[in-house]
Amino acid sequence: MKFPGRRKLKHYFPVSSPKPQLPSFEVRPELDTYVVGLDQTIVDVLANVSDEFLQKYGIGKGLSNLVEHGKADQIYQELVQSAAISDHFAGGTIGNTIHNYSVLADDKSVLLGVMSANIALGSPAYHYLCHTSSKVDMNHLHGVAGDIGRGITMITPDGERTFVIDPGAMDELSADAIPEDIIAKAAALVLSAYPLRASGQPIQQAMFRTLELAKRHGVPVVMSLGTKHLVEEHRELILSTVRDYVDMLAMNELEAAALTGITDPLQAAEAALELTDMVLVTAGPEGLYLCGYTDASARRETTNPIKSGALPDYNEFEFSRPMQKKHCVDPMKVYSHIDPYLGGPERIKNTNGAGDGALAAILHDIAANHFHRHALPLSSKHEQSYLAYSSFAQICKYANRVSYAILNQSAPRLSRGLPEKEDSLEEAYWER
Ligand SMILES: Nc1ncnc2c1ncn2[C@@H]1O[C@H](COP(=O)(O)OP(=O)(O)OP(=O)(O)O)[C@@H](O)[C@H]1O
Ligand SMILES: Nc1nc2c(ncn2[C@@H]2O[C@H](CO)[C@@H](O)[C@H]2O)c(=O)[nH]1
Repeated sequence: MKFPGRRKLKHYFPVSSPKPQLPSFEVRPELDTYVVGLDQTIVDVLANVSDEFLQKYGIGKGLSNLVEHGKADQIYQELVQSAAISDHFAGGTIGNTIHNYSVLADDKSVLLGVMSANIALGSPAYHYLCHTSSKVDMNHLHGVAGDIGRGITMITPDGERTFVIDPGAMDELSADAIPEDIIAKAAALVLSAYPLRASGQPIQQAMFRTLELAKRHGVPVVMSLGTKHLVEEHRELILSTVRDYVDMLAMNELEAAALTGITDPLQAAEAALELTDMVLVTAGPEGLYLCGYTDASARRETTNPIKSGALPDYNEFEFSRPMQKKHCVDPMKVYSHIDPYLGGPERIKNTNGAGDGALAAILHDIAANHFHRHALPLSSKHEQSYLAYSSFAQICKYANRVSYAILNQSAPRLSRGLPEKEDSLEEAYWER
Protein backbone atom coordinates (compact mmCIF):
# COMPACT_ATOMS: atom_id res chain seq x y z
CA MET A 1 0.00 0.00 0.00
CA LYS A 2 1.45 3.32 -1.08
CA PHE A 3 0.83 6.42 0.98
CA PRO A 4 -2.00 8.49 -0.53
CA GLY A 5 -0.90 12.02 0.26
CA ARG A 6 1.73 14.22 1.84
CA ARG A 7 2.92 14.48 5.50
CA LYS A 8 5.37 11.61 5.22
CA LEU A 9 7.32 12.93 8.18
CA LYS A 10 4.45 13.74 10.47
CA HIS A 11 2.76 10.37 10.35
CA TYR A 12 4.08 6.88 10.59
CA PHE A 13 2.72 4.99 7.63
CA PRO A 14 4.30 1.54 7.39
CA VAL A 15 4.50 1.42 3.61
CA SER A 16 7.18 -1.20 3.36
CA SER A 17 6.79 -3.44 6.39
CA PRO A 18 7.66 -6.92 5.14
CA LYS A 19 4.90 -9.47 4.99
CA PRO A 20 5.70 -12.91 6.37
CA GLN A 21 3.95 -14.83 3.57
CA LEU A 22 5.20 -15.39 0.02
CA PRO A 23 3.75 -12.89 -2.43
CA SER A 24 0.53 -13.90 -4.12
CA PHE A 25 -1.52 -12.22 -6.84
CA GLU A 26 -4.65 -13.77 -5.46
CA VAL A 27 -6.27 -11.75 -2.71
CA ARG A 28 -5.96 -13.37 0.75
CA PRO A 29 -8.78 -11.81 2.74
CA GLU A 30 -7.07 -12.18 6.13
CA LEU A 31 -3.77 -10.69 5.00
CA ASP A 32 -4.35 -8.15 2.26
CA THR A 33 -5.80 -4.67 2.03
CA TYR A 34 -8.02 -4.53 -1.04
CA VAL A 35 -11.17 -3.03 -2.48
CA VAL A 36 -13.84 -5.03 -4.32
CA GLY A 37 -15.57 -3.76 -7.45
CA LEU A 38 -18.67 -5.24 -9.07
CA ASP A 39 -19.21 -4.33 -12.71
CA GLN A 40 -20.67 -5.20 -16.06
CA THR A 41 -17.52 -6.34 -17.87
CA ILE A 42 -17.21 -4.14 -20.95
CA VAL A 43 -14.56 -3.58 -23.59
CA ASP A 44 -14.50 -0.02 -24.98
CA VAL A 45 -14.21 0.24 -28.77
CA LEU A 46 -12.95 3.72 -29.51
CA ALA A 47 -14.05 5.49 -32.70
CA ASN A 48 -14.12 9.03 -34.08
CA VAL A 49 -17.53 9.88 -35.58
CA SER A 50 -19.43 12.92 -36.82
CA ASP A 51 -22.58 14.32 -35.24
CA GLU A 52 -24.44 13.17 -38.39
CA PHE A 53 -23.39 9.58 -37.67
CA LEU A 54 -25.05 9.74 -34.23
CA GLN A 55 -28.19 11.27 -35.74
CA LYS A 56 -28.35 8.61 -38.45
CA TYR A 57 -28.62 5.87 -35.81
CA GLY A 58 -30.74 7.91 -33.40
CA ILE A 59 -28.08 7.77 -30.68
CA GLY A 60 -28.42 10.19 -27.74
CA LYS A 61 -25.25 12.31 -27.69
CA GLY A 62 -23.22 12.25 -24.47
CA LEU A 63 -25.23 9.34 -23.08
CA SER A 64 -24.64 5.64 -22.49
CA ASN A 65 -27.20 4.09 -24.88
CA LEU A 66 -28.11 0.47 -24.27
CA VAL A 67 -29.02 -1.05 -27.67
CA GLU A 68 -29.87 -4.53 -28.88
CA HIS A 69 -27.13 -6.63 -30.40
CA GLY A 70 -28.30 -6.37 -34.05
CA LYS A 71 -28.20 -2.58 -34.13
CA ALA A 72 -24.92 -2.38 -32.19
CA ASP A 73 -23.35 -4.80 -34.63
CA GLN A 74 -24.55 -2.77 -37.61
CA ILE A 75 -22.92 0.33 -36.09
CA TYR A 76 -19.74 -1.61 -35.30
CA GLN A 77 -19.49 -3.00 -38.86
CA GLU A 78 -19.93 0.45 -40.39
CA LEU A 79 -17.18 1.80 -38.16
CA VAL A 80 -14.88 -1.10 -39.12
CA GLN A 81 -15.53 -0.53 -42.83
CA SER A 82 -14.84 3.19 -42.61
CA ALA A 83 -11.67 2.51 -40.56
CA ALA A 84 -13.00 4.80 -37.81
CA ILE A 85 -12.03 2.48 -34.93
CA SER A 86 -8.78 3.48 -33.26
CA ASP A 87 -8.50 0.69 -30.70
CA HIS A 88 -10.05 -1.58 -28.05
CA PHE A 89 -9.57 -0.88 -24.34
CA ALA A 90 -10.84 -2.44 -21.17
CA GLY A 91 -13.75 -0.34 -19.88
CA GLY A 92 -16.73 -0.50 -17.56
CA THR A 93 -17.00 2.34 -15.13
CA ILE A 94 -16.09 0.23 -12.06
CA GLY A 95 -13.53 -1.89 -13.92
CA ASN A 96 -11.79 1.41 -14.69
CA THR A 97 -12.07 2.59 -11.10
CA ILE A 98 -10.54 -0.48 -9.49
CA HIS A 99 -7.83 -0.72 -12.15
CA ASN A 100 -6.95 2.89 -11.33
CA TYR A 101 -7.13 2.16 -7.60
CA SER A 102 -4.65 -0.70 -8.03
CA VAL A 103 -2.30 1.46 -10.07
CA LEU A 104 -2.44 4.36 -7.58
CA ALA A 105 -2.21 2.27 -4.42
CA ASP A 106 0.16 -0.26 -6.00
CA ASP A 107 -2.01 -2.81 -4.27
CA LYS A 108 -4.67 -5.43 -4.87
CA SER A 109 -8.32 -5.18 -5.79
CA VAL A 110 -10.92 -7.78 -6.74
CA LEU A 111 -13.19 -7.58 -9.77
CA LEU A 112 -16.57 -9.29 -9.65
CA GLY A 113 -18.37 -9.70 -12.96
CA VAL A 114 -18.53 -12.09 -15.90
CA MET A 115 -15.77 -13.24 -18.22
CA SER A 116 -15.93 -15.36 -21.37
CA ALA A 117 -15.01 -18.91 -20.37
CA ASN A 118 -13.22 -19.45 -23.70
CA ILE A 119 -11.14 -16.52 -24.85
CA ALA A 120 -10.04 -16.19 -28.47
CA LEU A 121 -7.24 -13.88 -29.61
CA GLY A 122 -8.68 -10.48 -30.47
CA SER A 123 -12.01 -11.16 -28.76
CA PRO A 124 -13.56 -8.53 -26.44
CA ALA A 125 -12.50 -10.61 -23.41
CA TYR A 126 -8.93 -10.80 -24.74
CA HIS A 127 -8.71 -7.01 -25.06
CA TYR A 128 -10.20 -6.60 -21.59
CA LEU A 129 -7.59 -8.81 -19.94
CA CYS A 130 -4.71 -7.22 -21.89
CA HIS A 131 -5.55 -3.77 -20.52
CA THR A 132 -6.20 -4.59 -16.88
CA SER A 133 -3.60 -4.23 -14.12
CA SER A 134 -2.18 -7.52 -12.86
CA LYS A 135 -3.00 -6.28 -9.35
CA VAL A 136 -6.70 -6.66 -10.14
CA ASP A 137 -7.57 -10.15 -8.92
CA MET A 138 -9.86 -11.75 -11.52
CA ASN A 139 -10.02 -15.20 -9.95
CA HIS A 140 -13.60 -14.64 -8.82
CA LEU A 141 -15.03 -13.71 -12.21
CA HIS A 142 -18.01 -15.77 -13.30
CA GLY A 143 -17.35 -17.73 -16.53
CA VAL A 144 -20.01 -17.36 -19.25
CA ALA A 145 -20.45 -18.90 -22.71
CA GLY A 146 -20.84 -15.63 -24.63
CA ASP A 147 -18.91 -12.38 -25.09
CA ILE A 148 -18.49 -9.70 -22.46
CA GLY A 149 -20.17 -6.36 -23.22
CA ARG A 150 -18.96 -4.09 -25.98
CA GLY A 151 -19.08 -0.34 -25.40
CA ILE A 152 -18.69 1.53 -28.66
CA THR A 153 -17.22 4.81 -27.46
CA MET A 154 -17.83 7.45 -30.09
CA ILE A 155 -15.90 10.68 -29.89
CA THR A 156 -17.38 13.60 -31.83
CA PRO A 157 -15.20 16.54 -33.01
CA ASP A 158 -16.12 18.58 -29.90
CA GLY A 159 -14.47 15.91 -27.67
CA GLU A 160 -17.81 14.71 -26.26
CA ARG A 161 -18.11 10.95 -25.77
CA THR A 162 -21.19 8.87 -26.46
CA PHE A 163 -21.58 5.16 -25.70
CA VAL A 164 -23.49 2.47 -27.52
CA ILE A 165 -23.56 -0.56 -25.23
CA ASP A 166 -24.00 -4.01 -26.75
CA PRO A 167 -24.57 -6.00 -23.54
CA GLY A 168 -23.47 -9.47 -24.76
CA ALA A 169 -23.39 -11.63 -21.61
CA MET A 170 -22.30 -8.82 -19.26
CA ASP A 171 -25.47 -9.06 -17.16
CA GLU A 172 -25.25 -12.82 -16.57
CA LEU A 173 -23.42 -12.51 -13.27
CA SER A 174 -25.05 -14.95 -10.86
CA ALA A 175 -25.60 -14.20 -7.17
CA ASP A 176 -24.01 -17.59 -6.41
CA ALA A 177 -20.72 -16.33 -7.84
CA ILE A 178 -20.34 -13.66 -5.12
CA PRO A 179 -17.73 -14.80 -2.57
CA GLU A 180 -18.75 -13.77 0.96
CA ASP A 181 -15.26 -14.11 2.47
CA ILE A 182 -13.86 -11.68 -0.10
CA ILE A 183 -16.56 -9.08 0.58
CA ALA A 184 -16.33 -9.50 4.35
CA LYS A 185 -12.71 -8.34 4.68
CA ALA A 186 -12.67 -5.68 1.96
CA ALA A 187 -11.66 -2.10 2.75
CA ALA A 188 -14.57 -0.96 0.55
CA LEU A 189 -17.03 -2.21 -2.04
CA VAL A 190 -17.49 -0.08 -5.14
CA LEU A 191 -20.23 -0.44 -7.72
CA SER A 192 -22.26 1.68 -10.11
CA ALA A 193 -25.96 2.25 -10.67
CA TYR A 194 -25.70 0.76 -14.20
CA PRO A 195 -26.83 -2.76 -13.19
CA LEU A 196 -30.05 -1.18 -11.90
CA ARG A 197 -31.16 -0.70 -15.49
CA ALA A 198 -30.64 -4.40 -16.28
CA SER A 199 -34.18 -5.23 -15.16
CA GLY A 200 -34.77 -8.94 -14.62
CA GLN A 201 -31.13 -9.82 -15.35
CA PRO A 202 -29.08 -11.97 -12.94
CA ILE A 203 -26.60 -9.14 -12.27
CA GLN A 204 -29.25 -7.21 -10.35
CA GLN A 205 -29.72 -10.02 -7.88
CA ALA A 206 -25.94 -10.41 -7.66
CA MET A 207 -25.62 -6.71 -6.94
CA PHE A 208 -28.17 -6.78 -4.11
CA ARG A 209 -26.58 -9.88 -2.62
CA THR A 210 -23.22 -8.11 -2.66
CA LEU A 211 -24.76 -5.04 -1.02
CA GLU A 212 -26.38 -7.21 1.66
CA LEU A 213 -23.07 -8.91 2.39
CA ALA A 214 -21.25 -5.58 2.63
CA LYS A 215 -23.88 -4.30 5.04
CA ARG A 216 -23.71 -7.46 7.16
CA HIS A 217 -19.92 -7.20 7.46
CA GLY A 218 -19.75 -3.40 7.92
CA VAL A 219 -17.85 -2.80 4.67
CA PRO A 220 -18.21 0.78 3.35
CA VAL A 221 -20.15 0.88 0.08
CA VAL A 222 -19.27 3.40 -2.62
CA MET A 223 -21.62 3.89 -5.56
CA SER A 224 -21.18 5.95 -8.72
CA LEU A 225 -24.23 7.03 -10.66
CA GLY A 226 -23.08 6.32 -14.22
CA THR A 227 -24.97 8.69 -16.44
CA LYS A 228 -27.72 11.29 -16.22
CA HIS A 229 -30.49 9.50 -18.10
CA LEU A 230 -29.95 6.35 -16.04
CA VAL A 231 -30.73 8.44 -12.95
CA GLU A 232 -33.76 10.02 -14.62
CA GLU A 233 -35.15 6.64 -15.67
CA HIS A 234 -34.49 4.71 -12.44
CA ARG A 235 -34.57 7.47 -9.86
CA GLU A 236 -36.76 5.75 -7.27
CA LEU A 237 -34.79 2.50 -7.34
CA ILE A 238 -31.52 4.43 -7.11
CA LEU A 239 -32.78 6.52 -4.19
CA SER A 240 -33.90 3.49 -2.20
CA THR A 241 -30.66 1.63 -2.95
CA VAL A 242 -28.58 4.59 -1.78
CA ARG A 243 -30.67 5.03 1.36
CA ASP A 244 -30.47 1.35 2.28
CA TYR A 245 -26.89 0.50 1.42
CA VAL A 246 -24.60 3.29 0.24
CA ASP A 247 -22.03 5.13 2.39
CA MET A 248 -20.53 7.24 -0.35
CA LEU A 249 -22.09 8.48 -3.58
CA ALA A 250 -20.11 9.74 -6.58
CA MET A 251 -21.67 11.63 -9.46
CA ASN A 252 -21.19 14.52 -11.85
CA GLU A 253 -23.27 17.67 -11.59
CA LEU A 254 -25.81 16.49 -14.17
CA GLU A 255 -26.39 13.21 -12.36
CA ALA A 256 -26.60 15.12 -9.08
CA ALA A 257 -29.28 17.39 -10.57
CA ALA A 258 -31.22 14.40 -11.90
CA LEU A 259 -31.11 12.75 -8.47
CA THR A 260 -31.89 15.73 -6.25
CA GLY A 261 -33.63 18.17 -8.61
CA ILE A 262 -31.00 20.80 -7.67
CA THR A 263 -28.70 22.22 -10.34
CA ASP A 264 -26.19 23.87 -8.02
CA PRO A 265 -23.59 21.14 -7.32
CA LEU A 266 -22.93 22.23 -3.73
CA GLN A 267 -26.60 22.39 -2.81
CA ALA A 268 -27.19 19.08 -4.58
CA ALA A 269 -24.37 17.57 -2.50
CA GLU A 270 -25.92 18.94 0.66
CA ALA A 271 -29.26 17.36 -0.24
CA ALA A 272 -27.59 14.04 -1.06
CA LEU A 273 -26.05 14.00 2.42
CA GLU A 274 -29.55 13.27 3.71
CA LEU A 275 -29.29 9.92 1.89
CA THR A 276 -25.69 8.95 2.47
CA ASP A 277 -22.54 9.80 4.47
CA MET A 278 -20.18 11.19 1.87
CA VAL A 279 -20.71 12.74 -1.56
CA LEU A 280 -18.40 13.50 -4.47
CA VAL A 281 -19.78 15.80 -7.14
CA THR A 282 -17.48 16.40 -10.11
CA ALA A 283 -18.32 19.48 -12.13
CA GLY A 284 -16.00 19.40 -15.19
CA PRO A 285 -14.22 22.76 -15.59
CA GLU A 286 -15.66 23.89 -12.24
CA GLY A 287 -13.61 21.27 -10.39
CA LEU A 288 -15.04 18.99 -7.74
CA TYR A 289 -16.86 19.05 -4.41
CA LEU A 290 -16.33 16.54 -1.64
CA CYS A 291 -18.78 16.68 1.24
CA GLY A 292 -19.65 14.56 4.22
CA TYR A 293 -19.91 14.38 7.98
CA THR A 294 -17.58 14.70 10.90
CA ASP A 295 -18.18 14.77 14.63
CA ALA A 296 -18.26 18.34 15.94
CA SER A 297 -15.65 17.40 18.56
CA ALA A 298 -13.21 16.40 15.81
CA ARG A 299 -13.80 19.27 13.37
CA ARG A 300 -10.77 21.15 12.10
CA GLU A 301 -10.71 24.62 10.63
CA THR A 302 -9.15 25.23 7.25
CA THR A 303 -6.23 27.57 6.70
CA ASN A 304 -7.21 27.93 3.02
CA PRO A 305 -9.13 31.02 1.87
CA ILE A 306 -12.77 30.75 2.91
CA LYS A 307 -15.19 30.14 0.03
CA SER A 308 -18.85 31.07 -0.23
CA GLY A 309 -21.26 29.82 -2.84
CA ALA A 310 -24.81 28.59 -2.45
CA LEU A 311 -23.75 27.98 1.16
CA PRO A 312 -21.80 30.66 3.08
CA ASP A 313 -18.23 29.91 4.22
CA TYR A 314 -18.85 26.36 3.19
CA ASN A 315 -15.25 25.11 3.32
CA GLU A 316 -14.61 26.36 6.88
CA PHE A 317 -14.04 22.89 8.32
CA GLU A 318 -12.57 21.13 5.27
CA PHE A 319 -9.50 20.05 7.28
CA SER A 320 -11.75 17.59 9.17
CA ARG A 321 -11.70 13.89 8.35
CA PRO A 322 -14.80 12.12 6.97
CA MET A 323 -16.89 9.98 9.32
CA GLN A 324 -20.05 7.98 8.88
CA LYS A 325 -22.98 9.86 10.36
CA LYS A 326 -23.88 6.94 12.60
CA HIS A 327 -20.43 7.16 14.22
CA CYS A 328 -20.82 10.86 15.11
CA VAL A 329 -22.21 11.88 18.50
CA ASP A 330 -22.80 15.39 17.18
CA PRO A 331 -22.72 15.11 13.36
CA MET A 332 -21.94 18.18 11.29
CA LYS A 333 -21.79 18.54 7.52
CA VAL A 334 -18.42 19.44 6.00
CA TYR A 335 -17.83 20.75 2.47
CA SER A 336 -14.71 21.10 0.40
CA HIS A 337 -14.12 22.23 -3.18
CA ILE A 338 -11.16 22.43 -5.50
CA ASP A 339 -10.66 24.01 -8.92
CA PRO A 340 -9.15 21.81 -11.64
CA TYR A 341 -5.46 21.11 -11.12
CA LEU A 342 -3.50 23.77 -13.04
CA GLY A 343 -6.79 24.81 -14.64
CA GLY A 344 -6.93 21.49 -16.50
CA PRO A 345 -4.72 20.25 -19.35
CA GLU A 346 -4.08 22.69 -22.19
CA ARG A 347 -6.01 20.54 -24.61
CA ILE A 348 -8.66 18.01 -23.64
CA LYS A 349 -9.30 15.40 -26.33
CA ASN A 350 -11.91 13.55 -24.31
CA THR A 351 -13.08 13.66 -20.71
CA ASN A 352 -13.91 9.96 -20.54
CA GLY A 353 -13.21 8.58 -17.07
CA ALA A 354 -12.05 11.77 -15.34
CA GLY A 355 -14.73 11.30 -12.67
CA ASP A 356 -13.91 7.58 -12.26
CA GLY A 357 -10.28 8.62 -11.69
CA ALA A 358 -11.27 10.99 -8.89
CA LEU A 359 -13.23 8.17 -7.28
CA ALA A 360 -10.23 5.82 -7.47
CA ALA A 361 -8.18 8.36 -5.50
CA ILE A 362 -10.85 8.53 -2.79
CA LEU A 363 -10.97 4.73 -2.61
CA HIS A 364 -7.20 4.79 -2.13
CA ASP A 365 -7.58 7.10 0.84
CA ILE A 366 -10.35 4.94 2.34
CA ALA A 367 -8.25 1.78 1.87
CA ALA A 368 -5.20 3.51 3.36
CA ASN A 369 -7.25 4.25 6.46
CA HIS A 370 -8.28 0.60 6.67
CA PHE A 371 -4.65 -0.49 6.28
CA HIS A 372 -3.40 1.97 8.90
CA ARG A 373 -6.14 1.03 11.39
CA HIS A 374 -5.20 -2.63 11.14
CA ALA A 375 -1.46 -1.97 11.31
CA LEU A 376 -1.64 0.60 14.14
CA PRO A 377 -5.00 0.30 15.88
CA LEU A 378 -3.84 2.38 18.86
CA SER A 379 -2.69 5.32 16.75
CA SER A 380 -4.34 8.64 17.56
CA LYS A 381 -5.47 8.62 13.92
CA HIS A 382 -8.15 6.11 15.02
CA GLU A 383 -9.42 7.69 18.20
CA GLN A 384 -12.64 8.22 16.30
CA SER A 385 -14.05 5.85 13.71
CA TYR A 386 -13.03 7.71 10.55
CA LEU A 387 -14.01 6.69 7.04
CA ALA A 388 -10.84 7.97 5.35
CA TYR A 389 -7.23 8.64 6.23
CA SER A 390 -6.97 12.27 5.10
CA SER A 391 -9.04 15.43 5.46
CA PHE A 392 -11.73 16.44 2.98
CA ALA A 393 -9.39 19.12 1.62
CA GLN A 394 -6.50 16.73 1.18
CA ILE A 395 -8.62 14.08 -0.55
CA CYS A 396 -9.94 16.77 -2.91
CA LYS A 397 -6.40 17.64 -3.97
CA TYR A 398 -5.53 14.04 -4.61
CA ALA A 399 -8.75 13.26 -6.51
CA ASN A 400 -8.30 16.36 -8.61
CA ARG A 401 -4.71 15.49 -9.44
CA VAL A 402 -5.76 12.02 -10.63
CA SER A 403 -8.54 13.47 -12.83
CA TYR A 404 -5.91 15.66 -14.43
CA ALA A 405 -3.71 12.64 -15.15
CA ILE A 406 -6.66 10.90 -16.85
CA LEU A 407 -7.53 13.95 -18.95
CA ASN A 408 -3.89 14.35 -19.94
CA GLN A 409 -3.56 10.80 -21.23
CA SER A 410 -7.01 10.87 -22.97
CA ALA A 411 -7.91 7.40 -21.69
CA PRO A 412 -9.92 6.29 -18.64
CA ARG A 413 -7.37 3.77 -17.31
CA LEU A 414 -4.11 5.03 -15.84
CA SER A 415 -1.12 3.48 -17.56
CA ARG A 416 1.04 4.29 -14.51
CA GLY A 417 0.79 5.87 -11.08
CA LEU A 418 1.37 9.53 -10.34
CA PRO A 419 5.00 10.61 -10.89
CA GLU A 420 7.36 9.37 -8.17
CA LYS A 421 8.64 12.86 -7.50
CA GLU A 422 5.14 13.73 -6.46
CA ASP A 423 4.79 10.84 -4.05
CA SER A 424 4.70 13.37 -1.28
CA LEU A 425 2.57 15.54 -3.60
CA GLU A 426 4.58 18.57 -2.54
CA GLU A 427 7.16 19.61 -5.10
CA ALA A 428 4.91 19.76 -8.10
CA TYR A 429 1.65 20.88 -6.61
CA TRP A 430 1.00 21.51 -2.97
CA GLU A 431 3.67 24.11 -2.54
CA ARG A 432 2.75 26.24 -5.52
N1 LIG B 1 -12.94 20.96 -19.18
C1 LIG B 1 -12.23 20.73 -18.07
N2 LIG B 1 -11.26 21.56 -17.67
C2 LIG B 1 -10.55 21.33 -16.55
N3 LIG B 1 -10.73 20.26 -15.76
C3 LIG B 1 -11.66 19.38 -16.08
C4 LIG B 1 -12.47 19.55 -17.26
N4 LIG B 1 -13.32 18.50 -17.34
C5 LIG B 1 -13.06 17.72 -16.27
N5 LIG B 1 -12.06 18.25 -15.50
C6 LIG B 1 -11.50 17.68 -14.26
O1 LIG B 1 -11.92 16.31 -14.14
C7 LIG B 1 -12.80 16.13 -13.02
C8 LIG B 1 -13.94 15.19 -13.36
O2 LIG B 1 -14.58 15.64 -14.53
P1 LIG B 1 -16.11 15.42 -14.92
O3 LIG B 1 -16.98 16.23 -14.04
O4 LIG B 1 -16.17 15.68 -16.39
O5 LIG B 1 -16.30 13.88 -14.59
P2 LIG B 1 -17.42 12.86 -15.07
O6 LIG B 1 -18.43 13.54 -15.93
O7 LIG B 1 -17.88 12.16 -13.85
O8 LIG B 1 -16.56 11.87 -15.95
P3 LIG B 1 -16.76 10.30 -16.29
O9 LIG B 1 -18.22 9.98 -16.04
O10 LIG B 1 -16.37 10.19 -17.72
O11 LIG B 1 -15.82 9.57 -15.39
C9 LIG B 1 -13.27 17.54 -12.67
O12 LIG B 1 -13.60 17.64 -11.31
C10 LIG B 1 -12.04 18.39 -13.03
O13 LIG B 1 -11.05 18.32 -12.01
N1 LIG C 1 -20.76 -0.86 -16.22
C1 LIG C 1 -21.06 -0.03 -17.21
N2 LIG C 1 -20.13 0.83 -17.67
C2 LIG C 1 -20.48 1.66 -18.68
C3 LIG C 1 -21.76 1.66 -19.27
N3 LIG C 1 -21.79 2.62 -20.24
C4 LIG C 1 -20.55 3.19 -20.25
N4 LIG C 1 -19.76 2.62 -19.33
C5 LIG C 1 -18.33 2.85 -19.05
O1 LIG C 1 -18.10 4.14 -18.53
C6 LIG C 1 -16.70 4.38 -18.69
C7 LIG C 1 -16.43 5.88 -18.65
O2 LIG C 1 -16.85 6.43 -17.45
C8 LIG C 1 -16.32 3.72 -20.01
O3 LIG C 1 -15.11 3.03 -19.90
C9 LIG C 1 -17.49 2.78 -20.31
O4 LIG C 1 -17.12 1.43 -20.56
C10 LIG C 1 -22.72 0.72 -18.78
O5 LIG C 1 -23.88 0.63 -19.23
N5 LIG C 1 -22.32 -0.09 -17.75
